[in-house]
Amino acid sequence: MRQKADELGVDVLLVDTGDRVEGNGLYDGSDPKGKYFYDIVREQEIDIICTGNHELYQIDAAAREYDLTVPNFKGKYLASNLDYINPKNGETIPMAQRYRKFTTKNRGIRVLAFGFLFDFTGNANNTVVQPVAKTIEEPWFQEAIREDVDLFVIIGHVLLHGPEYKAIYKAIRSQNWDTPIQFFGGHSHIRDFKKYDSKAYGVQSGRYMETIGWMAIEGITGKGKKEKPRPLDARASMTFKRRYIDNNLFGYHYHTGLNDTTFSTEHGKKVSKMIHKARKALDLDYSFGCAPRDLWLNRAPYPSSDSIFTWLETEVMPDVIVNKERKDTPTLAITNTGAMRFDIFKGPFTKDTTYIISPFVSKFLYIKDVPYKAAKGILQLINRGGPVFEATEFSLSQLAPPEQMSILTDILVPQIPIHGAHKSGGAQVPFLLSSNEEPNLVPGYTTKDEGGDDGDDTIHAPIPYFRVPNVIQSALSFPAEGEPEKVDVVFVDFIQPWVLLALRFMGESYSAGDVEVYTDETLTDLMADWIKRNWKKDC
Ligand SMILES: Nc1ccn([C@@H]2O[C@H](COP(=O)(O)O)[C@@H](O)[C@H]2O)c(=O)n1
Repeated sequence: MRQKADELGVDVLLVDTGDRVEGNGLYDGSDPKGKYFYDIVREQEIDIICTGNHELYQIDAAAREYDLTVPNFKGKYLASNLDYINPKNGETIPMAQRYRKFTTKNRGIRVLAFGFLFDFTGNANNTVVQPVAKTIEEPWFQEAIREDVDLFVIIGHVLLHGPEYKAIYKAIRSQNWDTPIQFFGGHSHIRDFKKYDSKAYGVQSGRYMETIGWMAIEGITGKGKKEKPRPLDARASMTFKRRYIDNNLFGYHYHTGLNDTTFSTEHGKKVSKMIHKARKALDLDYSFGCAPRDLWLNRAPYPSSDSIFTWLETEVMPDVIVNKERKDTPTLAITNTGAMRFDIFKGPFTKDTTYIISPFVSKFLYIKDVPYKAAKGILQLINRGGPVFEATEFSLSQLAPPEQMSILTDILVPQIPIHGAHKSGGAQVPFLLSSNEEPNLVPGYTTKDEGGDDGDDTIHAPIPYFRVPNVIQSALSFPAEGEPEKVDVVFVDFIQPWVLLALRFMGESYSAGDVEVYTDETLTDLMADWIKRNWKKDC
């Protein structure tokens, strides 16, 4: 694309809005994590890059970000509202430079770029996330937005429709009423587009690098070129067009105008080799067992036999949540639904799959002998929500899959029969078309955003979306009849603040000092172990 851009005399910028680490075996599968990952990422030619929440959950991950990724992308890595605490002297320093000013190669567009993270509070204690509202009052920011540039680019692990970008937009517009502004968003997992005004837009590329978000801006006058802008530049009105490209080779071939033979570069082949070598060394294709059916995060209603959460609640948790010393004690075991990040597809469940489904190193904790009359209210309170949580920093939206911050109702789609397809008995369906039939569409994203419904680069058959509760619960070792007087409340460590708050609301004032470790293994390990014992080895 860079070569194509040079030929056309336009500029292409590659942007990464964070959450590179966690959620795939290439990072999570080694000890220490990321043994091969950082060298692979370093090979990408990224022009502006920032931090997501995943780079900051763990102290060691944040340290690697500072020690490896920031220097690997020196000058490109931006940390407008993020500091790092130097372990050598305890000094608080910027994670990376606050902003970047540069002039593009072909059109001479003078760009001023920032890199933000949403007002995240779950970061490890060797980092400091400054709320965006405070950052925009900083003298360096106020000076930067007064610079004479042709374009402001704000990248961030930040929702396009959230308060953080609204504040940044207002701050820039208060000084530059007309300069084009392009936002790149992240975190809420959806393909998204927003118009702030006729010269300020935002695009978000979905989740897990499933999507290459493409933003084409035309009509910016680049004043950073030696020769005078052509008259055409001066006349041009501005357009902002977005496109969501499915991240696969077909899309790349189509948009580069290349094909299977001509697409690969020597550099690309080298990186592919690095990936293959790492995957092999980490044994990521090792299969723990064969998933007998698809289990969906949001594609099936909860509860239902096709829901990953029903599977977790009724089959996995009752079997793996064990503490020998509390064996026969009635127990309520609670997990947040955001702990699961992807569907399980029928077929091999590999070492790589475990990290894709749930990469977190969270363990199970517990409070013993909680009066049942209080404990039984936790689930309902956390799922129903209400002012008790919203008045604190522990908003309930942090517990469910992040998509739910934007998808506020279930999305039901008609079940369309597959035309012209002949079921082959396996999971795959051949695409056979007679001349007058509509093509069979592969299920996938069918995005509707502020720009309409023409953003998806590939047309897909729609997929339903069912919202899920914030937390699910298994009741273990309960008496056959009647209610227990006291129970152990077991929960995944991430949700401790919500559990304590809920108990307090139920009249029981427990504190962190009452919480003990229930199991030493992570949910991810326990799930893999269950699969090993319960699903057939071979598919
Ligand atoms: N230890 C953790 C950390 C996070 N979560 C959940 O993940 C959500 C963040 O979503 P990402 O796309 O950034 O992964 C967070 O809000 C939690 O729901 C978790 O369960 N355990």
